[in-house]
Amino acid sequence: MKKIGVLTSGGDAPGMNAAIRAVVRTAIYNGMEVAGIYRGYQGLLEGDIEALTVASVGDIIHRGGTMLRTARCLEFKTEEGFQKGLTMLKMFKIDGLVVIGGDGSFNGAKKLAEAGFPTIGVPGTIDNDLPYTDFTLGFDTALTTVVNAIGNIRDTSSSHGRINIIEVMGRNCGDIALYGGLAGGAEAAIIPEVPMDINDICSTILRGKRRGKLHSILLLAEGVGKPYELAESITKITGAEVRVSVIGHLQRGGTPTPNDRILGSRFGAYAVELLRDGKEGRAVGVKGNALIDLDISEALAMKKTLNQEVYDLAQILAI
Ligand SMILES: Nc1ncnc2c1ncn2[C@@H]1O[C@H](COP(=O)(O)OP(=O)(O)O)[C@@H](O)[C@H]1O
Ligand SMILES: O=P(O)(O)OC[C@H]1O[C@](O)(COP(=O)(O)O)[C@@H](O)[C@@H]1O
Repeated sequence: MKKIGVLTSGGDAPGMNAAIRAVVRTAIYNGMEVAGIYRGYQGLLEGDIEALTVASVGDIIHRGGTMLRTARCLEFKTEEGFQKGLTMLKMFKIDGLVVIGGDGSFNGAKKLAEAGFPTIGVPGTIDNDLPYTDFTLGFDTALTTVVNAIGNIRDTSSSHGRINIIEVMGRNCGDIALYGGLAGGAEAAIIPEVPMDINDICSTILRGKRRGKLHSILLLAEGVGKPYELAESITKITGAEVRVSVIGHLQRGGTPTPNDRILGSRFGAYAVELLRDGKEGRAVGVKGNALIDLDISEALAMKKTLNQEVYDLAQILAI
């Protein structure tokens, strides 16, 4: 393998820059060249591609976002667009590709692998919604932002004796709400994996009030929806004042945590080593603290399940 391509696709995630840096430097260390493909599959189709050197990836490890930028590209999902992508890879003499992104990006990577193009997927999404890996890149940084937000909101919530709903990201996966809630000492995490029981939530709030608790914080995963309607319902049942904060894209930016920088560096280097060793169609991940790789189709076929132990613990600690 002479030349490796690298792209970031879908939603960006803190730690992607560390992964790009590791891809570039590990490839060069192993005697290969690197082509940086800008704006994901969109940039591939447009030939927005340039050679990356050791220096190209200097001064990025501490930055959020992705130096290669990202895009959501509908054309690549069509047969014609996909074939054009394969042609562009050939035209730029790219022999193998590292795709850094979430499950959508992995679907594109899987198709490339099935078409015989050596491709490796690196999980980059704050949602932590890829089931084959314990953690995806960006999740730890997003959690840190969420926990800081909970801390700030807790102060004002206590002063006013209010209930606060904090909506966090996670379309189909409640991990940010669940783990953020546990780390931030929230009263409840309302997540797509567990049907919401408003009476149960209100009982917890009222029990806390009787005990003299000054605030209640509820983390709501965006996939569950409608925070303002939920706020009204809670006021009706408890009589308490409820405020809503939607922290949105604040969670997707910012300097990556050390864990995300380390994970990104390890993922990126491992992806290059797999290509170097002739492996293809693999998804890179982490289990325990060990790097793993498995067939990308198998990785995509797995179903994300709720971590019941963590969910139960969060419930117990919120009594
Ligand atoms: N079935 C598919 N075939 C080919 N490309 C796909 C497919 N699904 C998604 N992609 C590509 O991956 C991009 C990113 O997917 P998306 O779901 O938006 O984000 P993420 O990778 O973060 O989950 C899409 O815009 C598209 O270009
Ligand atoms: O970039 P957009 O369109 O605002 O997307 C928002 C979505 O992206 C995410 O941040 C990450 O999702 P993906 O990584 O699957 O793209 C979701 O939590 C959120 O719903």
